[in-house]
Amino acid sequence: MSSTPPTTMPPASTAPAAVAVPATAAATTTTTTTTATTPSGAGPALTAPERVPVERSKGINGLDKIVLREVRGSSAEVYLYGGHVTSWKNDHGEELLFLSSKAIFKPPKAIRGGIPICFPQFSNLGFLEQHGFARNRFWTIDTDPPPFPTGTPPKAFVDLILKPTDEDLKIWPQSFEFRLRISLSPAGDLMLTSRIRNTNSDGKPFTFAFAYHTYFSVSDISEVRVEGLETLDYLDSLQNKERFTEQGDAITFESEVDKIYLGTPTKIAILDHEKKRTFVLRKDGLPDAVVWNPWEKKAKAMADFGDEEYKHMLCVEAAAVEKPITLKPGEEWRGRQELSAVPSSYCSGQLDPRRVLQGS
Ligand SMILES: O=P(O)(O)OC[C@H]1O[C@H](O)[C@H](O)[C@@H](O)[C@@H]1O
Repeated sequence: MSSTPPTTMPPASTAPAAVAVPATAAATTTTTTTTATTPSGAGPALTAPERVPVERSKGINGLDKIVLREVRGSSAEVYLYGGHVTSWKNDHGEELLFLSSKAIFKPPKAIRGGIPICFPQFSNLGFLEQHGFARNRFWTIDTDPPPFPTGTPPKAFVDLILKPTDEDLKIWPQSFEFRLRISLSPAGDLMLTSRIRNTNSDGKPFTFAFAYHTYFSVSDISEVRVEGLETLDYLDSLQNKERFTEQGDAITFESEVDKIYLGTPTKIAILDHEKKRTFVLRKDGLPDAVVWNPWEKKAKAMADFGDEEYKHMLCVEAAAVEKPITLKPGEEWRGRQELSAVPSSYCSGQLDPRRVLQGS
């Protein structure tokens, strides 16, 4: 069982929420302002003027794309293929996620970069394809998402849903509803909330692993430090997932790394010395954190990844891998990742990790 017990939520059919993004494919960019109502206890109702318009357009290879924009200028792009965030920009228009120049925007290949969703399997830890199938399926816009029980709704957001097709049921015979909300805060923070419900009608539970496989854009991997994972146990995917304990200070990079850190804090910092930028990753319901950089040799072996691109990316992935999550029919699990990018005054040797990790 997961360290985060699933919560039982009201069934979707009772939820009076509405999202009015056009459901039909649009050949050109369309914008719409949406109205969502929230039941009592779900925070203030979101009325039309408060909701920032959501744009729907065609992206690479004609794939449907959603663009979220916040009033201060930050933005995010989401492909329905994979339910995949491919871009997150701050209010200066700077890209914060890595997307390979060789990314293949064509099924069945998952998009290389951004934030692929790994579900219901992580890596090769099971009988399904690598990282499961959610990242190479076509998601749809969820026009009737159940409300979130608390909190003020964001202004720029989109709700997506994935349900298994008959073909999916042949390879993973579990009925589920996977709802993904992607939102931007006014400050430009990017939030992803996944709600996965077991809708099996045969009374059977199912078990899954999960990861937000986030590719951060960094100036130079040799100038990057990750803080918050020191002294933790990890499974080393380069050594048959053998268990080790991290020694020493913050994590730095000088060769290939592929580790699953276990039972991590809910806050991890990724410091980019050269850019003077710190990414702060906050997570909930996702005890593990995968850290991956393919380095030179593996980069060259990947068809959809530039030979030198490993220098400009780092994956830090909020995940539930070591203890997969089990849901009984009617139960729902929730896993959330929130990303912010803040200027850092980091100078080599002068950083106090506690300041970064204790800051709000
Ligand atoms: O090439 P992909 O299937 O997208 O996987 C890319 C990487 O994802 C994760 O970070 C795994 O830990 C790695 O072992 C894997 O190489």
